[in-house]
Amino acid sequence: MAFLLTTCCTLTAIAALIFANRLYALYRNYLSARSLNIPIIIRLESWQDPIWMLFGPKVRSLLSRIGLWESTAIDYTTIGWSQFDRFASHAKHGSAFALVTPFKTNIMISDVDAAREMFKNWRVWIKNPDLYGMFNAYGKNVNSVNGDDWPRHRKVTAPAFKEANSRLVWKATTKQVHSMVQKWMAEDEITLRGLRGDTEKIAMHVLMSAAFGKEYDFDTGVKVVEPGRIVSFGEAMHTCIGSLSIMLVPVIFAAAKLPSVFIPSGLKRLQVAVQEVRRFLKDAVDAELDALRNGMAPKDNIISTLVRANEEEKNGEQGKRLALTDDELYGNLFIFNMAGHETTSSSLSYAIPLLATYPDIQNWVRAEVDAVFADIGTEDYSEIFPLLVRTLALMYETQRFFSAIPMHPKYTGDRPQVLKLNGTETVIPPETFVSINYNAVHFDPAVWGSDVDEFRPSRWIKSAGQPGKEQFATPDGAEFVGWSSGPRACPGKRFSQVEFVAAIARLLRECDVQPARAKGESMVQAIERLRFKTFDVEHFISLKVKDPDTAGIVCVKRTNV
Ligand code: HEM
Repeated sequence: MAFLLTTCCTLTAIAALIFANRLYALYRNYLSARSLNIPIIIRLESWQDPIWMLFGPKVRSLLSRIGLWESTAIDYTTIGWSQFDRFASHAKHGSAFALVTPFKTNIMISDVDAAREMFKNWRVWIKNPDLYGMFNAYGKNVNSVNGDDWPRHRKVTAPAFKEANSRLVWKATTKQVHSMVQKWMAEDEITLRGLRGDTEKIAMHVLMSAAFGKEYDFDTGVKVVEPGRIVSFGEAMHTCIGSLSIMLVPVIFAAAKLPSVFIPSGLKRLQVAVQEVRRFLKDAVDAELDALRNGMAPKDNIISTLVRANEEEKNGEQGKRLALTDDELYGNLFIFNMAGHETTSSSLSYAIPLLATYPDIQNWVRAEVDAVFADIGTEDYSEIFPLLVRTLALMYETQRFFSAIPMHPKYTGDRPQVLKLNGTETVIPPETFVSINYNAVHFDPAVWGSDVDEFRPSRWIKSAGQPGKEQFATPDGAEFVGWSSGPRACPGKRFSQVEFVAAIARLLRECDVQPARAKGESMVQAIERLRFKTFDVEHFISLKVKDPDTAGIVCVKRTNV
């Protein structure tokens, strides 16, 4: 009994100490934020707290069930809060306001000029090393480094995204989507969950082809366990880049050094996945080095270009060598897979149900696809892709509504930095986040017009005309930052656009996408249900539909072609 009492008292004392410590940190951050002269919003929790990130949604839903949390209120403590808020908080508080928590202060901005300034000065506005360190599971990479390291990584990795690689992306996507559509046409309903799973598979297979030169069949695909392997590469990769496990990777790496008996069984599966992916990356790099030594010609895939660009650097002029280490090579290959997997598949997984709920938009995009393929009379990427501007517009509009990245956290580092906030040059204290609120930038009615909340891909077409003869353009005065901007903008932008456009073009050439109807439901009701479910999302590390099993689409073979 006495032991129980002592344990209880000790735990209560520890909890009280943690709480007091947090309150003190909150007070200190508040004092510092006051000097900014911008509105302040105070919260006890933040997405910067990994424990809250994992358990916050559960705690919130529990609290709202017992009436202690207003479930419709914007809580500002998750990374995805702006998905629901769009421009509302900035309309109320101005183009900059500070979220003050016991963690680091996070200044949210919607001002495009300030964003541009930060994108341009990437040496000053750095990536927070702790936050981006999460992506270093296999080695530092172009996404995680700062300072002089970044041009070194970018120089060696950039050639991998050449046009010849886009051709591979186009070909692989077309082939994969054709198989997917055949499967879909034989199914009574493809639920939103099934649809997401299939678009993830597409993204994974396209990456395997365009990055590693490995061709997989859509149905059996990367599930195949190769000789000498414990799990299939696809499964291992999926486990590693699954949104939650990336946070666990550092833990697994630390655990890997312990004797297996000390590792909890739940972590063992992740541990195997991490080790298998490393083996795969190493084998792929070794195979390419062998090919180079044996005088074989380079291929257009990412690994061939990357390994060879790196070897060239190693042989570069003394003192100017920018070559990456082996770990850095693996780190970059891993980050390409990670960055290129969920982002593009997510865009497709929203665009396809949206086409089913807006039949007029589907017909508008299809008119272009049909016209272009009829005119060109070839399947050639370089001729067709530039003409499919409506299809690309569909991607931009989908990204505007369902941004894979809700905010872009920039960081001051260990010294103060100056930035214009709400029109005034302001000194931002060291160790402060300044986050570009992507959703607010993309939903500012003053910039995008009074129909900002309407899903309208045609806003991206410069001057409407004959399908296949139009031009793509960002709306006047607007800045679209979905792929980031400036020198550190996404190097995979073209890759993802080619994949998206190839996928939608193939889909619409083969079938008509319609909402799946429940028994007794009219088409109008089915459209409404699908639309509601598609927009009803949650952002728990990545953006997902909340209820993916209660709505879906059907694929009806086209008869008029
Ligand atoms: C719809 C698809 C995509 C979207 C919306 C997207 C968006 C972004 C954004 C917003 C950033 C900046 C992130 C930050 O600095 O924290 C970024 C960076 C990056 N993306 Fe993408 N991306 C997409 C597809 C891809 C693909 C297909 C690849 C590679 C195959 C890729 C590779 C990268 C890399 C390596 C970086 C880091 C660049 C650097 O810091 O220099 N992305 N992406």
